[in-house]
Amino acid sequence: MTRTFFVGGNWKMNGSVAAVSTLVDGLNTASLKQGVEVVIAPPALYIPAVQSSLKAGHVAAQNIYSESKGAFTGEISAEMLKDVGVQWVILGHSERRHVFGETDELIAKKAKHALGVGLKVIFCIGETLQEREANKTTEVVFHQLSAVAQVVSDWSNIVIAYEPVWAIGTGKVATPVQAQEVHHDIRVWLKDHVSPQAAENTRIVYGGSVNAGNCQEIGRQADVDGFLVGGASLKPEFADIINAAQ
Ligand SMILES: O=C(CO)COP(=O)(O)O
Repeated sequence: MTRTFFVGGNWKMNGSVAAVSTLVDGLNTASLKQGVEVVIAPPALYIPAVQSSLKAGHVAAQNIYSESKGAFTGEISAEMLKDVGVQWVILGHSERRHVFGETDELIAKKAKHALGVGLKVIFCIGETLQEREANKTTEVVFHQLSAVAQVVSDWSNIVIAYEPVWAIGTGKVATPVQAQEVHHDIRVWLKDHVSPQAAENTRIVYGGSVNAGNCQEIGRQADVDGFLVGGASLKPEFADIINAAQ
C-alpha cells in the first residue's frame, strides 16, 4: 500500500479573524498538487471559520481533554469536535508536553479516547537536544510510542509526527539523514510492537523548522511521509511545502 503524503499546518496560538481569512484565501487560490492530504490546525476558536471556507483540506484541533464532558474548565472534548464535524486532533505536541506538563500516560489516554470517538490522531513524539546528545533519541521516542501502544491496538487512524524538540521553532532543522534514521527506527518499532501492516501503512511525518527551502530533500526520504509545519504554515510558502509531496 502506498502511503498518502500528509502535510499538516499547526498554527499554534496564532491568528485573528482577518489573518485566518487571508490564510485560507491564500490556500484556496494556490495551485496545489493533487493527492496530498492537507490538514490545518487553527486555534479552536477559529476552527468553524476555517472549516467552512477551506477547500483544499481538513481541519484539526490542537488538543482535547481525555474526558467526554464535565467540570474541566477551559477544555474541549473529542465528542465536541465530532459534534462540529472535525475529524482530526493533534496530541502529544512538544509544547503540550513541555509547557503544559502533559505526560505520556495522559497523552495515551487522550489518544485512546479520541480514536474511540472516531477522530483521527496526529500523534507527536520527539527528543530534546539533551536527550539526542546523550544518544537517547530512540529510547525516548520508543517510550512515547509504547505509552500509546499499551492502550491502542488499531493504528490505522494515527499519523505519527516525529518532531525533535530542538528543531521546533528554532530554525535548526534535522538533516534529511537524521530524519530518515529516526523515521526508519519508528517504522521498525511499529513492525516489532504493533504489526507489519501498521509499519507499512502508518504515515510518519517530520516536523521542526520545515520550510520551502528544506522540504524537498527531507520529503524525498523513504520513510518520510509528509510534514507537520508550524511557523511556515502561517506563510504563503506553506503551499510550496504541500507541493513538495513525493
Ligand atoms: O511544532 C511544529 C509543528 O507542530 C513545528 O514548528 P516549526 O515549524 O515552527 O518549527
